[in-house]
Amino acid sequence: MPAETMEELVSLCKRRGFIFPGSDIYGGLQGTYDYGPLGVELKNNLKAAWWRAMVYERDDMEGLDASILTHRLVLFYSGHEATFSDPLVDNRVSKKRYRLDHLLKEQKPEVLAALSQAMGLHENNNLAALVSRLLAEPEKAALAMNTCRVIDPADGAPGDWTPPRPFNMMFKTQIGPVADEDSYGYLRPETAQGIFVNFKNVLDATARRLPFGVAQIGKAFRNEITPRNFIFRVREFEQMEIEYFVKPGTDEEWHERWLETRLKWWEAQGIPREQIRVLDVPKEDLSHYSKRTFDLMYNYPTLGFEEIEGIANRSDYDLGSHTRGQAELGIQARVLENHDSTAKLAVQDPETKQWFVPFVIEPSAGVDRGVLAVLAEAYNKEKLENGEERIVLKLKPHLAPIKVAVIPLAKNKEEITSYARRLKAELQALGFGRVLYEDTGNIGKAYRRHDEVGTPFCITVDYDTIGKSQDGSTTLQDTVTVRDRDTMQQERVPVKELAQYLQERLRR
Ligand SMILES: Nc1ncnc2c1ncn2[C@@H]1O[C@H](COP(=O)(O)OP(=O)(O)OP(=O)(O)O)[C@@H](O)[C@H]1O
Repeated sequence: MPAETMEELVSLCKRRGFIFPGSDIYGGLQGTYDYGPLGVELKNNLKAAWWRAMVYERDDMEGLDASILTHRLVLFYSGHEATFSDPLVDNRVSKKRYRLDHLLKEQKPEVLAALSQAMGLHENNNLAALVSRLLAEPEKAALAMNTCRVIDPADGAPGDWTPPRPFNMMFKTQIGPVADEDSYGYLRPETAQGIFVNFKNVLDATARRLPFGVAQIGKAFRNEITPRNFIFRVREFEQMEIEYFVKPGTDEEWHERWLETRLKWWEAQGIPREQIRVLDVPKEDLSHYSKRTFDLMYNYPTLGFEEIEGIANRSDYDLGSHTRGQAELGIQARVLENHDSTAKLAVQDPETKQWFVPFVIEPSAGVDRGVLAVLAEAYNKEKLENGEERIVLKLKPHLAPIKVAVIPLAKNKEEITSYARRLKAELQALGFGRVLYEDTGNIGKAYRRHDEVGTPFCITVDYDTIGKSQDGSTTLQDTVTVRDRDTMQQERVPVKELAQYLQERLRR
C-alpha cells in the first residue's frame, strides 16, 4: 500500500538523506529543496529512464540542453511576459498572500455561491469563471470577497482582502555589468522555449522530417505565490519536456498517442494506471498557447489527485510566434507580430512545396513531482511475523538509489572485509548503478536501513565465503548470501554467477 500521508514521506526523505529544505542552516529559502545523497541518485535514475525511453528507444527524437538564462524577447514573443501570471490576493489583516484560485478552493460552497452571485455569475461551481470575473473587476471583487466573508485558511477568520491582480511568475534578472533598462533577461519558466528557438538549428543539423521531437531535461523557475506541499510546488524545479513537431491536421491523433505513451511510461516507473486520472482541461482553464491539454493527475498522499504531467497540443502557436516572415506562413494560432526574429521556423511540404509551421504536441513532466509520486507509490509499511514493523521502499530496481549493498559479516576479519571490498569493486564495474560497501551497524540494522531506502539486494560475505566454515567444510567457498528486499528471502549464490543473477533481476 502506498504512503498515506505526505508527512511520512517528508520524514523518510529527511531521515535517510533524500531531500532537505534549501538553505536550511539559515532558516530555509521557501520553495527550494536540496537533493541529498540518495535523492540525487533517485532523481538521476528517473531522468535517465525518461531519456532512455523517450530518446534512445525511439527513432524520431533528438536531445537538447538549452541555457536557463533567456533573452527577454524569447519570453516576450512566447506570450509569457504578458500572460504567465497567477491571480494574487492579499489579506490586510493577516498579511498573508494567496493565489486566488487556491484561496477559493478552501472556501465553503455557500461562500462561493454568494460570491458568484455578487459578481453576477449564474453558475456556483465554475471556479475558473469566478476567478476571471474577479480579476476583471478587481475593486468590486475585493468588496464582494469582504462582504461574502471569504475566510483566510491561516486562521479561519474572514479576511480584509485587497483587489486581486495578476502576478507574473517569471524571475527577472539583471544580465551583465550595466544596469540599464534593456539589460535584463529571465530564468526560463519552462524548458520548452529553448527548444522552439532552436528549431531551425536542430533541423539544419539533423535533416529531420516531420514528425519528430526534441527532448530536454532541465531546471525551470517560477515565482510561485505560495510554494507548498514539499517538492510538489516549488520555485525551482526540473522538467522533462518533449516538443513533438507534426503536420497540422495530424495533431489530434498524435496528442492521443502521446497520452498513451506517457501513461505507459509512468506505469513502468511503478505508478499504476488507476493512480492517475486524465483530466481533459476545460477550455476556460487552458494556457494561452493550448488548443487542448490532458493533465495527468496522480493521487498524491494528503493532496489527492494533482498534476504530475501536462500533455498539451500547442498548435502552431510557438513556432508561429518566434518565426520571421509570419505573414506568408498561414499561421493558425493568434500570435504577436514578430519584428525581431532572424529565423524561419517552418518546413516545406515535399509535395506541394508550400511552407508551413508545424503543430506541436508537448508532454511536459515534472521531475520533482515524479520523484514524489514514485516515492509515494513505493512506500510500504509492513507488519512482520515477529510483530515488528518495517518500512520498505519497493522502488523499481532501475530507480533504486543503491542497487546492491555488500556487507562483510565480521568487520574486524581482514580476509572477509577485503573479499567484500573486492566484490564491491567488481560489481560496481558492471555499470548497473551504485554498489555500496556497507560496514556500519549490525547486519539486522543494515537490512532495515536498506529496506527503507529501497536497495533491492544485500549481499553478505561471511566465513563460508572465504572457505572457513565452522564445520571445516569448504563447499560454500566463493558463495555469498543474497537477500531480496521485497521477499526478505535469502539465497546462497556462487560469486561467479552473481553478475548474471543481479543483472537479470535489476533489469525488471
Ligand atoms: N511550481 C512547480 N513545482 C514543481 N513542479 C512544477 C511546478 N510547476 C510546474 N511543474 C511541473 O511541470 C509540469 C509542466 O508545467 P505546466 O506549466 O503544465 O504546470 P502547471 O499547469 O502550471 O502546474 P500547476 O497548475 O500545478 O501550477 C507540471 O505538470 C509539473 O509536473
